[in-house]
Amino acid sequence: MNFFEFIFQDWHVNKGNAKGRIILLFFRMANFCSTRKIYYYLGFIYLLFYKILVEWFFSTEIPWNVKIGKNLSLFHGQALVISNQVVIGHNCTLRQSTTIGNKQLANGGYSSSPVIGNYVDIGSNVCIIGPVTINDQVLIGSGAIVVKDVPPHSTVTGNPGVARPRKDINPDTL
Ligand SMILES: CC(=O)SCCNC(=O)CCNC(=O)[C@H](O)C(C)(C)COP(=O)(O)OP(=O)(O)OC[C@H]1O[C@@H](n2cnc3c(N)ncnc32)[C@H](O)[C@@H]1OP(=O)(O)O
Ligand SMILES: N[C@@H](CO)C(=O)O
Repeated sequence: MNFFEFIFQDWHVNKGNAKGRIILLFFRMANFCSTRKIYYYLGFIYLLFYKILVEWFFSTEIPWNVKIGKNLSLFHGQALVISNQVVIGHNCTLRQSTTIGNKQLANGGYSSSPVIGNYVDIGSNVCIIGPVTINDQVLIGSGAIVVKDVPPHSTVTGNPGVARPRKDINPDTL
């Protein structure tokens, strides 16, 4: 993927969503710099600009080095906080007031962070915390608190989140 393909990899899935497009364009530029050593040094001023603009002004914390697959949809985005150890697959959706991160352990250290598969649609006001794996094609309902692994093709709702098979996917077709 060349530089322009890289930075515009989320553009078309955010059609009609100018804010999502802008935040993700800035994110991909920072992500490009942070994952290539030479650009990391050359682009350091840009990385600072990204952090201040996106975190302080858009109130969206997507760390510049987090691993996120292509075609990320970002709706609204405010109060979205993602830890830099999180891994998110391709064709996922994120919304507002959502936290995806680790938890502190009894020994004072921190757990690992969530690993999220492909085609995962995360509703508003969701927390996904700790060493959990969210498999492919999962819907996470608004307000869910997810602290356990989620099998593929599930819908998760509630606190603590409970997974059940997605009603819009026929298991016979999988
Ligand atoms: C400004 C904006 O618009 S921002 C966008 C905000 N919207 C979102 O974030 C959408 C997130 N999507 C949801 O929360 C959806 O309700 C989904 C994906 C969880 C489920 O959708 P559907 O599969 O259509 O489920 P449906 O509406 O038929 O409800 C199924 C059951 O789950 C319950 N349920 C649905 N959503 C939730 C939820 N977020 N939390 C708890 N329970 C829920 C319903 O009450 C129903 O329970 P019942 O079977 O006991 O009657
Ligand atoms: N309704 C769109 C945008 O608000 C969503 O699903 O997030």
